[in-house]
Amino acid sequence: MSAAPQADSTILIIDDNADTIRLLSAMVRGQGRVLFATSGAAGIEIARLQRPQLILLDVEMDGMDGFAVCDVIRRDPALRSSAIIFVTAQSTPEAEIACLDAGAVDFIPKPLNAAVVQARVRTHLRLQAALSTLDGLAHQDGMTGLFNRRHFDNQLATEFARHRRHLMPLGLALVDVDHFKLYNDRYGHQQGDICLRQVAAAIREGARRPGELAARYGGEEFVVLLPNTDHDALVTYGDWLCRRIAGLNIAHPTAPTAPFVTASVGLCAILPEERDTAEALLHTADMALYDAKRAGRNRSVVARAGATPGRAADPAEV
Ligand SMILES: Nc1nc2c(ncn2[C@@H]2O[C@H](COP(=O)(O)OP(=O)(O)OP(=O)(O)O)[C@@H](O)[C@H]2O)c(=O)[nH]1
Repeated sequence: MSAAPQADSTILIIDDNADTIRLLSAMVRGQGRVLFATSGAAGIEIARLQRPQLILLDVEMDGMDGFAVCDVIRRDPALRSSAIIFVTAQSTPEAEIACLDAGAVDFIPKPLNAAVVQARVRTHLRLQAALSTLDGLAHQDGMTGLFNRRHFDNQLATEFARHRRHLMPLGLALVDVDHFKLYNDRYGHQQGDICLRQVAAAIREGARRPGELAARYGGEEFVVLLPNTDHDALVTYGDWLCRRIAGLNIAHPTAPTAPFVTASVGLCAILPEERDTAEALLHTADMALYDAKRAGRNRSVVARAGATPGRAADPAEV
């Protein structure tokens, strides 16, 4: 396994015995930041806040035992990436199998042996680092470093539901590089890739608020998810983005729009109701993008009320 444990790994020890916590802490010192909790409930709370890579979980605890804690953690999507190692005095094959069946990745027997604890923790931190790298790659567009379409689709569904629950306007921008075929024809595909990376970096730079997400939607098209963003903010953002991309000053002498690379942006915001769908939001932003292209490119258009089939984009209400 080549991936090294991340220097910022966090290990959470959940045990109702202070002596065991002290002992385990000393054993794993140097392998990451060590946190501890003396009850299952407190441990779950800390896990939710701190998202540890590894949880060393005592099986036999008063109140909520280790299996109950493990069950809560395994059901929480936000904690899916925290690996659990059970620590228990029960060392029968049945007990070991029960720990693994409950969703733990491993099992450390008591009495504790420092070398065994260190080896197991080291191994699982390495595995966690490798998984985290793979997870990142699975969500990334290799060429631009932005998120990929699959990740965007998942996030759009999640954010759409969250904005519906909290009655917040969800904004979306589709960005398409203008006359990009002519750019490739003039400079070649490789230089075209470099140009797309520069445009992607500018888009990423403009999506820094918490929850904002920039992704490559396909080819020379990008998409930005803008949480809690109303119509006026979309107008400002769309204008800024067009100016930012034009301001990169990437020469494009054969483009009829301008002698440098420009982009068109279609935007839409919605206060999602029960009958609305994320697909309709995307469709409306796409129609706005089409309008921006038709109106001459190098501009942004925010969808107007009534622009959609159904009610999906009615930014006047937002
Ligand atoms: N270099 C490079 N080119 C790409 C990539 N993905 C798509 N393209 C090119 O992007 C161009 C898109 O062309 P069109 O869809 O005709 O659009 P356009 O020329 O940008 O014109 P408008 O969108 O109407 O302004 C095509 O030539 C594709 O080959 C990529 O990853 N790298």
